[in-house]
Order: sequence, then C-alpha cells, then structure tokens
Amino acid sequence: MSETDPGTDADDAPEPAGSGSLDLGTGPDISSDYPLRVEDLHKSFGGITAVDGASFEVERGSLTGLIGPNGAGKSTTFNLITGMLTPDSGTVTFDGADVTGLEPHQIANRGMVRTFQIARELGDMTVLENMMLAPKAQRGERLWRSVTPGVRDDVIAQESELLERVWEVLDFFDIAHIAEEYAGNLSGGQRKLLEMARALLTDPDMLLLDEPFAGVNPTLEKRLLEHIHELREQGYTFLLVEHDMDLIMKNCEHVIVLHQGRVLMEGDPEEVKSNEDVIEAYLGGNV
Ligand SMILES: Nc1ncnc2c1ncn2[C@@H]1O[C@H](COP(=O)(O)OP(=O)(O)OP(=O)(O)O)[C@@H](O)[C@H]1O
Repeated sequence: MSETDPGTDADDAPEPAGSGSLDLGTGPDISSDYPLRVEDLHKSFGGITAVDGASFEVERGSLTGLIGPNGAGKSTTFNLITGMLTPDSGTVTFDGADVTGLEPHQIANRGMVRTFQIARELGDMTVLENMMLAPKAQRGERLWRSVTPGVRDDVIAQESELLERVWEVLDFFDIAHIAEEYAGNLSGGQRKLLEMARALLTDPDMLLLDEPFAGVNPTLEKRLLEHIHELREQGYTFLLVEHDMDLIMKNCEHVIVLHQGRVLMEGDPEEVKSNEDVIEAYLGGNV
C-alpha cells in the first residue's frame, strides 16, 4: 500500500485550533449522528473483486471496529474511504458531503483523517519537527498566496499558536519528553503515538486507524487504548481496522464484519461473537 502524507490544500485548510474540551482543537461537529456513510462500494483489481457492495455507517462518537478474515476487503475499504483508492462505484459520504474520489488531503481537511506511518526520511527529523511539518505546510500555502503588508504578524501569530498546540498534543500523548528525539530512534509504540499525535494536529472529527497496535508492546498498547478512549469520550469518532479480535471485542462498542468484500453482519461484540455466519466465515477464512 502506498503511504503518503496528507498534503496541503489551502482552500480546504482547517482553521487554527479553537477551544475544544481537550484544548486540542475546535472539537467534533455534531450535526449528524452518523458522520461516515459508505454505500455500495465496489473495487476490483484486474479480475479480483476486493470490495463487492460494502455499505455501512459509523456512529458519531463511537469506537467502531472493522474486522473480517484475511482478504475480506478491510484495507481496500479503508483506502477507498480515505481517498487512497477510488472506487469503481459507490459513494463515501462524510458529514453529509460526498467525498468519493477526493484526494486524501482533501478528505483530511474535511475532518476525517487516517494515521500515516512516519516515512523513513522523516526518521532523521525530531519528534517536534515531525509534528510541525504537516500543519505548517498548510499555513505556508496560505502565506504564499497572500504576501501583503501586515501578513507577517499573522504568520508569527499562527506559528506560535501552532507550536502551542503541538506541545499540547505531545503532552496529551505523554511524548513531550522525547520531543527532541529523532523519530527514527523511537520504539514501535512511540512511533504509533507520534502518528496519532500528528493526525490529531489537523483537528479532525474522525480518525481511521489501520492496525494501530501492530508491533506495539503491551504497556504502550494499553496507553494507546487509554488515549483512544479518552478522545472518544470527548466526542471524537474512531474506525479501527485490527486483526486482534480480542482487542476489538473488548474495546469497540460496534463491530462491522466484512466478508468477501461486503458486510456480513454488524452489531455489538456479543452479537458478533456468537453469530454463526461470522464463526463460519472466520473458520473458513484461515485466520
Ligand atoms: N492492489 C491490489 N492488486 C490486486 N489485488 C489486490 C490489491 N489489493 C487487494 N487485493 C486483493 O483484494 C482482496 C481484498 O484485499 P484486502 O487487502 O482489502 O483485504 P484485507 O481484509 O485487508 O486482508 P488482510 O486481513 O489479509 O490484510 C484480496 O484478495 C487481495 O489479494
């Protein structure tokens, strides 16, 4: 899968941070109970159908898990939602707007972000530099467009506001003490925290996490989960793709099961765990 950073789009750039309850941003917009709606998505690669009519909704403020046996279409669905891939047909709606086929950064600027692995070249930069990078570029775009008298004061104000927000987010994730550490020297778990911290800087309403616990030791996994639950309690919405069934069942209140590119069933963990079709799909799915 290609991992690229959400870039910049000056027209779409989110406004600077406001006064969310965690002081991490303006906080989620609560205009709809289901910010993400996926309708009849299809995607084939040559003769292989990866997603075959997937439809589901994600409730605002929920921690929703997307599971399924190997090859069920989870990653492809994730990539279709976040703009990494364009569907052959079907729609993705976010906060009432059709975002199907938009670029990842355009979708991110609308408030739905996925975490991105820290690219190898960013390993030579410190945690703080990594944090400053993405949002700074957005503001830089704006500056580039408006070289007018008086703009310098604006930029200085934006820069200091950004820095303040960066420290708030680093503090929230308990990684402020490693701000000067090179990203390349971080442990797997610390990297995951940094990836999530970077995503949060864009002031999203919804975060999509693809295997956020892969390669993370149990202590950091617990910390990551605590952060996710804390953010969820603030109203942020999460969609989580994860192989660890136990983790999904213990932490998600709603679980969507994909099988052969479409939704096999969805419900709360107890319903999903005891569903005959799900058990059969997993037994036949070589998990
Ligand atoms: N770029 C691609 N080219 C060809 N086939 C692909 C491509 N991406 C996915 N597929 C195929 O589409 C199907 C669904 O794959 P996908 O990775 O979305 O499933 P998944 O549920 O994420 O699987 P896993 O749990 O193994 O990661 C599989 O048969 C896979 O081989």
